[in-house]
Amino acid sequence: MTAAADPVSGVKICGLTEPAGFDACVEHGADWVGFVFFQRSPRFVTPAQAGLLSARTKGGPGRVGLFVQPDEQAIADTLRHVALDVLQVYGVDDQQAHAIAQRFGLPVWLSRPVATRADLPVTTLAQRVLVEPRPPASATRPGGNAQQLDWALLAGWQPDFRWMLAGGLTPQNVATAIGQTGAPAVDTSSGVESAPGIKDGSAIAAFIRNARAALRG
Ligand SMILES: O=C(O)c1ccccc1NCC(=O)[C@H](O)[C@H](O)COP(=O)(O)O
Repeated sequence: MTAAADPVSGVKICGLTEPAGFDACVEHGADWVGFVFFQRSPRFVTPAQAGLLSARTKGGPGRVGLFVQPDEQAIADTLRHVALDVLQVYGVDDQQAHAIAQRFGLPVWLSRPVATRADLPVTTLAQRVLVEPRPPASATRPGGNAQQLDWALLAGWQPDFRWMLAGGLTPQNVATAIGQTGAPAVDTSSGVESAPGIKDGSAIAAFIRNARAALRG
């Protein structure tokens, strides 16, 4: 993915597991689709499954791979099956995110769990920061929990790096979320599903339509 193909602003649909969901993202013009390589997720796909989904079309959305506390070998093994454009990482720090980007020559998006305003980063070495709600201690995964961030925490926050808002976004609330936070890019998973891991094509269409209208503002 070139810098031009990794735009500042856009819409990501995460957690694709099946052809119909992937095809809906292509049809409705998602900027990115996400594949979750975390085994304890209902959206887990193997690298080979992600490769098959990705091969359904040439071009289209940027392919984002999600990794939780990854070691480099796991990423390298995944890249043998599916050409990813972006690596989205959880449970690593800024320096580790930078090292991963250097090692693989790919943009790295770093998830930052936010519970209070003090959690908002002021700098980053990552190519983009994913601002997500801090999951409860009882959560079994660090993202994809349909949990909404307190958008008021972001009031007046204007970082000089790329960022994306995630967490509990739906076709119904995404425009308000963008209006209240000024987010230049948005990400959803649970909010466009009919069941965990199964995407709803009409919800994907509505999410992208509503998000784009708000991003154009
Ligand atoms: O979706 C998962 O199961 C998952 C597992 C491990 C790490 C991240 C995961 N998902 C992240 C996302 O789908 C999004 O980046 C984001 O958290 C939005 O999720 P949602 O609140 O479900 O819209």
